[in-house]
Amino acid sequence: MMSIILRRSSSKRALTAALSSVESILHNHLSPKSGAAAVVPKPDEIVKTRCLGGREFHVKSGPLDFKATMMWQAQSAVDDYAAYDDSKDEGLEITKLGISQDIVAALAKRGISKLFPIQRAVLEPAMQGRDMIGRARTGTGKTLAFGIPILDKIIQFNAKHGRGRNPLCLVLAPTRELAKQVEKEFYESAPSLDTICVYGGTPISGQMRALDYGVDICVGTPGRIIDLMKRGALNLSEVQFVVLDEADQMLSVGFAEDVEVILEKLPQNRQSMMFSATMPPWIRNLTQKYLKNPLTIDLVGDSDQKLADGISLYSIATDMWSKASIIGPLITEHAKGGKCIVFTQTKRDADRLAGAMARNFRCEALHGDISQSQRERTLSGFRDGHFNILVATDVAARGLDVPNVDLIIHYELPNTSETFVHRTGRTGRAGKKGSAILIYTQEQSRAVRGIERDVGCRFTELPRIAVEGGGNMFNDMSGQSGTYRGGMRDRRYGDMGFGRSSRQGDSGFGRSGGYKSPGFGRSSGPSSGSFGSNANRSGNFSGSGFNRSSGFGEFARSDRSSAFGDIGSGRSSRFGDFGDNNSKQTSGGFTDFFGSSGNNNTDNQNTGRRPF
Ligand SMILES: Nc1ncnc2c1ncn2[C@@H]1O[C@H](COP(=O)(O)OP(=O)(O)OP(=O)(O)O)[C@@H](O)[C@H]1O
Repeated sequence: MMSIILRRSSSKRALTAALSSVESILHNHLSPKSGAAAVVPKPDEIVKTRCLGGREFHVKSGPLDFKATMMWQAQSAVDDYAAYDDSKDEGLEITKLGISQDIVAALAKRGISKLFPIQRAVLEPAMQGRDMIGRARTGTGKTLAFGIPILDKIIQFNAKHGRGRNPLCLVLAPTRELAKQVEKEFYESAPSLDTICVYGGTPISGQMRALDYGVDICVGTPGRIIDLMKRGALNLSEVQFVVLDEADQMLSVGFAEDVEVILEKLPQNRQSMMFSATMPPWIRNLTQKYLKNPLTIDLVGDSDQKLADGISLYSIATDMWSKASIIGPLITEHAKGGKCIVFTQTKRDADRLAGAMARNFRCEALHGDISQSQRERTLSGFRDGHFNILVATDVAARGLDVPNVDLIIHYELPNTSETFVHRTGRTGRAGKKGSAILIYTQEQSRAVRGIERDVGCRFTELPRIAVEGGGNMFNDMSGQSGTYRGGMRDRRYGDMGFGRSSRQGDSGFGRSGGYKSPGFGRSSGPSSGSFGSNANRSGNFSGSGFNRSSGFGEFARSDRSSAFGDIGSGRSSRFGDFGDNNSKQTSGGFTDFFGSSGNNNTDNQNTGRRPF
């Protein structure tokens, strides 16, 4: 017990080494943690029993045994998420599923008492040990879908065989932030298990110490995992479960090589699962390489609508030079004081847009060139509601689970329809409602139709917002007039700053006076004051502790088109003309993308710029 307390507390971490010798003496006398009955292994089952750093090793290697007791089949869960009335289905009651009391209690504490459909669909086959590919819409609970069965099986295993030192489960995620989230979800759902999140950009020594101490579950980004493997700190020989979260991204070029290096080190006899809200056709061939007779559980299927229910979609046409000026009015009208994420293509645009908006709204930028500690402060500040507008690159497109984001604005078109799905999916999570607005130029109209076709959605066109005198936010924001030469910016409007904007035609927004002040629509509308007027960029938000403090992580870009050629859906045209967005395409290798600024000015998931 002491070991657990120490490992989970950053402030007590320094004491770990000093106490480890005392602890190792005590360890054999400590009873197992809650939920785990003490089991004395038979001599022939014992593989390793030596105690290192306060934790006994697993006493038995090999596949975990489990006999399914759940009654439903995966097929039965392929109901439409919204149409499904789970209030009458007692089969979804978590208390009635035979899941470990530890997990049931922890979930109940978080207000989770019923399974979501993907969780229901996955549970039984996962418990039976099936490899699988799972697809369900964004925000529908995929993390717990693979998490609950894994946690339950590990609890059972530990109860039977004793706690071990090497991880039984490995979860790979494309970003540090997502890795953190998954680890947090695991930890909060089974506090009796030891979890660790490993990622780049933080001192490796602390992670090595924690691993040496013993963990049940390791969640991380591929780059750091490989690093830890090379240093001999991470032993994957006992891994029984491996999950690729955001599998399509993990198997894309730039990630796949590293993922392969890691998978090769895992025991053959393991259960492998891959999850994502998007599973482009090319992934099916690829998964054959990594999965054994996989079961596909696809709650999206061929249904037209690929987005979560409850998300209202809008599009608005604008000129390139007016774009920035319409953001304010859009936020004021559609976010209504709630949380909003604005997605840009480039880190520079995220910075500049956030900087300009900060005159009138409380907002922050989030991208890979921002220091890790600042990213963490930014994200926790956004989560905690210290500010409500996040201007982010696609680093925040996947997996980020911030409750109650009301509005997504695609300030620039996403590179692919999958990115559109993931960006948009930051709202409307867990059955909640939300809105997304796609800003496009006339030349990008075809791309907008392409998204509609691919994603099976229909945008409601908002009336244009006219900007008097044009307006180039970048020139107006920090005396940098004329210095920014990105192709998407038109310098002809360089000196105009933000013009007075007004709506054309019937706005539908209920105001006719337009937006009188310069800048980002500091409006006289009803909710204009809700964000405050000053940017808080000073980082007043407290960071979290050890292993929970990183921002986004090793996020390699992929140029999928270069490797997968036409394996994809056959759609090869990119969305519109993105102009010079300062992106530099790279391929191969796992880059700690966020750490390297250089010419890489995007945090895009796919610089191949083709829908996949
Ligand atoms: N059974 C449940 N009951 C209530 N809330 C749940 C349940 N399962 C998951 N949630 C919550 O729903 C939210 C979304 O879950 P999660 O992040 O796993 O979605 P996801 O499908 O992985 O989304 P994405 O595709 O965007 O990564 C989380 O806040 C999670 O805690």
